[in-house]
Amino acid sequence: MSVCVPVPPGAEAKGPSAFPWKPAAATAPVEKITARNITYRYGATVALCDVTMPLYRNCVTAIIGPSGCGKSTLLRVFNRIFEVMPGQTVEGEVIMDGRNILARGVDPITVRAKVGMVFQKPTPFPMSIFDNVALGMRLNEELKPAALRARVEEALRRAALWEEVKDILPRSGLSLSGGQQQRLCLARTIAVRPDVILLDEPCSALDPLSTAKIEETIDSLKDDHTIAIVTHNLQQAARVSDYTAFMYLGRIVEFGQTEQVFMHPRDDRTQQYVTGRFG
Ligand SMILES: Nc1ncnc2c1ncn2[C@@H]1O[C@H](COP(=O)(O)OP(=O)(O)OP(=O)(O)O)[C@@H](O)[C@H]1O
Repeated sequence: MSVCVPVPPGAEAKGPSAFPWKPAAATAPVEKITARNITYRYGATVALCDVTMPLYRNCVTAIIGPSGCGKSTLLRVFNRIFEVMPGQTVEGEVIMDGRNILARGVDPITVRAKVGMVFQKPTPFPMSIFDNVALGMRLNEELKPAALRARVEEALRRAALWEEVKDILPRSGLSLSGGQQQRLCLARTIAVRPDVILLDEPCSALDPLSTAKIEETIDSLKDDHTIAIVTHNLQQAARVSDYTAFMYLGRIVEFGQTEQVFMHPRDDRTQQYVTGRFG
């Protein structure tokens, strides 16, 4: 059951602000995955400095902040993808369901099956639309063909792409438009049923219609998933998120419910950033 109160019909775009505020959560949020005291270095560059931040179960958390403040690095720590890049070091813990997923002995492949990630640039594989979505399930599960087809359809429906591709499933994923490719990548991530979905500027290259579809998808996904989204689009952060973290120079300056962070920021830097007066 979701711990975040959904936006009631008609509650959007109220007041003089363009931001559609969600009401406060009715019950205390539950931490699904939490970064604890994370310090992350690219060689001599300290990209994250003692960062502690939860992602709450069945909530969307937006991570905002100026370029280079460490947003993408933090997202990559949450699914341990940094391990594929040499010369980088991490201190601290990421606790998911009571376990430190950064610990030695924890299989990073298993982590990435539970914590899926969609990158800024759509990255479909050079294979059919169907196979793009089916690949992860074929690697991780032994499904009969009918069950596999059903799961592919379900993932494409949830990514709001099914109607557009149901008659062209054998066609290459690379033949789709940028917005469709991004939703294909989202379907690919959803298909393996991760607990947590990390989105790194998923709409930065998309037109408003594709962006709206992705945002609707994010909203529907949080019934079953915990979601974090990095975005430079403050209105998008306000539209889709329940919680917002404002980062600056590798630190979390402010973290709280989205309405509080945007409307009643505690820190002057947050205030300047969300009102477009930063720097
Ligand atoms: N592969 C890398 N090697 C060295 N330094 C890096 C690398 N990737 C990121 N950095 C540095 O780490 C810091 C944080 O980068 P990161 O990409 O996490 O920031 P960001 O907030 O996501 O930026 P943007 O909004 O521009 O995408 C920056 O100073 C950046 O230059």
